[in-house]
Amino acid sequence: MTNTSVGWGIPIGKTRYNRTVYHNINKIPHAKVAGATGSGKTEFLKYLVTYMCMRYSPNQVEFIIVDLKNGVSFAPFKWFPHVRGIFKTVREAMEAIEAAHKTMVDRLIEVERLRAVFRKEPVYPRLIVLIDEGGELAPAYAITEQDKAMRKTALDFLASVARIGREPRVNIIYGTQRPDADTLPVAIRGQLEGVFCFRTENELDSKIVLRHEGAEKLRWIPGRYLYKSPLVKHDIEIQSPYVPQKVLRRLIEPLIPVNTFYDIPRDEVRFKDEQMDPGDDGIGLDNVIRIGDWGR
Ligand SMILES: Nc1ncnc2c1ncn2[C@@H]1O[C@H](COP(=O)(O)OP(=O)(O)OP(=O)(O)O)[C@@H](O)[C@H]1O
Repeated sequence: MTNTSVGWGIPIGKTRYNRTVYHNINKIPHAKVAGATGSGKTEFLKYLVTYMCMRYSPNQVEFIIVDLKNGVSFAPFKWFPHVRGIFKTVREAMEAIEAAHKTMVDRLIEVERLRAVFRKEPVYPRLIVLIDEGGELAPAYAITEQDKAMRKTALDFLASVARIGREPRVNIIYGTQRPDADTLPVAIRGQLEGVFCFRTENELDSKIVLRHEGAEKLRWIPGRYLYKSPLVKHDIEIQSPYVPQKVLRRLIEPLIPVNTFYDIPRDEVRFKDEQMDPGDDGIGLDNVIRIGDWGR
């Protein structure tokens, strides 16, 4: 189920020495993005989706976006053909995560069937379940028993994807202000090996995310974060990319069908192939995104 022909190094920002750092989503399939309110998590998540939608075709990457801040941040992203849907409530989130889990199981069954008869396996699109403010799924915040059960189910499916999603290429990118035991069960947290830790409220939060202090001392510049991965020896301080609103508009507006004033079911949307052609090299960091100042 591997795909060697496509590069999976995603540029994730620059160091103070202006060096671009890459995160290899093939090697480190699951990640968490954490940090205090206003530290730049959502802008970073939006950048990741934009970058991948421009660089890869929908046959290579698909997204399930769980935007528990009411779908506001990611609203225009529904026009990317890579995006299966944007899910805004706990119930929708549970159903979407269950669907991702089903995709994973179906792929595993198919691969097992093909391997048994020495047949070539298909290269599945990487399916990324991106969750913004995952803390909203915490069972502790449930109002009713039914609500609590839905949250637990969502987290159970997520835990299963975290454990066995690597080979069938179902990935998790989990954004939250504070991934403590209440909001993110340890079984999931331990599998989210890529860590993007923006400035935290305090030392304790830094320890929860990074297993050491330090993120509370980052300069208060939105988009500044510490990157931790099993592939790098030490955490790297990075300034994240972001996609300015007018650039996002330039990229997405051509994808919106003419005369769209209200919600149109995705099935009715038609795209011209060339609109999504990212070119041979995909988009360059410097063409589309901006990196904030390092400050002094
Ligand atoms: N990389 C960046 N460079 C420059 N400005 C940024 C960057 N990232 C975020 N910002 C600015 O900071 C503001 C807050 O960022 P964002 O909404 O991403 O924070 P957040 O961590 O998701 O907060 P919350 O948890 O409250 O949703 C943005 O509206 C934007 O103006």
